[in-house]
Amino acid sequence: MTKAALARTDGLQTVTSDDPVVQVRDICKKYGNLEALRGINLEFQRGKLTTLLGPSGCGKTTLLKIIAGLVPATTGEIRVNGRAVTGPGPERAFVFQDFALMPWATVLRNVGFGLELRGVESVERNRIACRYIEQVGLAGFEDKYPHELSGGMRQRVGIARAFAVNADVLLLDEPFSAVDEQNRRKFQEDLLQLVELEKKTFIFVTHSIEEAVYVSDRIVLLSPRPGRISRVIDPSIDRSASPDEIRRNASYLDVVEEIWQGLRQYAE
Ligand SMILES: Nc1ncnc2c1ncn2[C@@H]1O[C@H](COP(=O)(O)OP(=O)(O)OP(=O)(O)O)[C@@H](O)[C@H]1O
Repeated sequence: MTKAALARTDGLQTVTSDDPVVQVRDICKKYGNLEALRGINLEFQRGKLTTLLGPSGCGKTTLLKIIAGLVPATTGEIRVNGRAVTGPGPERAFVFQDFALMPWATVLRNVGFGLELRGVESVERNRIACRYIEQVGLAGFEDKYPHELSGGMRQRVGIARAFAVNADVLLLDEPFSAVDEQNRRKFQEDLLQLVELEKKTFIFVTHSIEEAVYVSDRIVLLSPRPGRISRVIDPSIDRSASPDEIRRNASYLDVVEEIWQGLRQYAE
């Protein structure tokens, strides 16, 4: 198929499948006198997972929130599908570190909440919500409340909710930090499967070098505050191997070591 055949018109812009879904142009962010980010330029493609990695306080969450439209940049511009971002939008979904679930609502209602806000009627909403509840392994828990679930299960609800709105861009802020190692590994597998299946643009923040190397197509290393791009790494992991084989693989371990050597000077 030609590029032209894949093109769709999106507002005033013509967007083709090869174009970056998210463009970050010269982003700087100051909180009062504190300079959090300086001169960030990045592009994010469909079907790829990019991880933002860097020392604590380097502005990873700030950058994610600027892309989400939750925090304004001081200067610079974000474009999503060719359009300038002026606030949150339906083509972007944010998965929060603390799940941000509604405690008084069931799993079904929580997962369907983004659709409810958009006025999708309940039969259709529940149909879509059930599909994603099943996809994240929570079938049978539709009528449970968040307090009846483990931390790992609550995070699955958060992920299902982000997928249910069918956003083009998934912004994940340390989504697995509150779950135990076993669940974390399971989530990483689920995430890789979703990247493969859903062909969305994933932007992921983590503190874990191993996790970044394991799940990412690309890793953006940020310098300490003010956050600037210090390196971009393509881990090129052979995903045909089993998870255990990958974690023992020399090239995987080399990338982990290389990043660690770059970051260890900032360890507290
Ligand atoms: N709303 C805010 N007001 C003032 N300063 C802020 C605000 N949000 C973040 N900061 C500061 O901006 C800097 C970047 O914060 P941010 O949370 O984006 O970094 P981070 O890399 O995600 O950190 P961590 O790895 O510790 O989660 C930090 O120094 C932080 O204290």
